[in-house]
Amino acid sequence: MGPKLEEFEILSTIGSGSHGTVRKIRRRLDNQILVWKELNYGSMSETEKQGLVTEVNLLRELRHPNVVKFLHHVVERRTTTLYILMEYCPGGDLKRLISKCRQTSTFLEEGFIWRVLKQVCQALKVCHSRDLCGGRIILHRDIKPANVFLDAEGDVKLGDFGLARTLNSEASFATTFVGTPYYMSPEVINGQEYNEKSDMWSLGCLIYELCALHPPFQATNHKQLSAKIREARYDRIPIQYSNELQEILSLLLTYEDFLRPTALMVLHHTALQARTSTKN
Ligand SMILES: CNC(=O)c1c(C)[nH]c(/C=C2\C(=O)Nc3ccc(Cl)cc32)c1C
Repeated sequence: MGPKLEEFEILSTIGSGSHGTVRKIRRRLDNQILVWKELNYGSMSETEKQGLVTEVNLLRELRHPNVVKFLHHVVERRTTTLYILMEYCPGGDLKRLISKCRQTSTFLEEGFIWRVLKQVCQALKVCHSRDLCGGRIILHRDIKPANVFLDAEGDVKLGDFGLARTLNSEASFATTFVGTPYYMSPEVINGQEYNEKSDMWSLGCLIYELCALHPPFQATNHKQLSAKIREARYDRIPIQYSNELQEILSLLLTYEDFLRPTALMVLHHTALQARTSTKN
């Protein structure tokens, strides 16, 4: 029997994840701080509702130190609202960190960027393996700074699998991407199937943005952005960052998806091994 909504006190609204509002909450019983994402399914089609069931089942199965922990879900039929309860990440998201760096004209430490690369790859290694969900691959499908969070120790948590779905799943999200698709991969722009290497492209865009404080491909409209992504040409990251980091980025931002490294290959890359401590 899952928890009841009355067991929690809403403290504040802290963001809007894909498909819903994220609130900081306190469990009255033990004062533990959590978050819940509210998703109104009232106007969703049966397929989209099935997609939500898929997301909840994915989250339940995805247990890893670098994946935001799923705790419970609560369905409130009266308001057609699904509440997904997850762990609180006091460090906030990377989107806020990047905008703070822009405002103060400060760059992030290279060691932190290597740690983000390693820990997101550790999360994607689990998602892209066939060890979960009955041997199917889990694609995140929306890797971006707003979906990567930091816990109290500054460790990375990949979250908001709002568009995630397993391959071969019947459910299909009629998703409307909000915002500019800066991280969209060439194959998706060309109308091909989204695959795990598309997640790796988005990871490359994320790491690039942590270095340069802007995405690798920018434009004032979708048409120009698509053209730039298809060219797959971008400026080197700022000179204070190493050639090894630039080298890994050039592997991730390779135009042909089949030539990009898997998460496991990045984790085995000598530069990453050398640059990150063994602890995590
Ligand atoms: C200004 N916002 C924040 O500082 C912030 C903090 C401290 N935590 C968050 C967000 C989450 C958080 O703390 N845990 C989460 C689990 C899932 C999702 Cl989709 C989001 C979160 C945010 C947006």
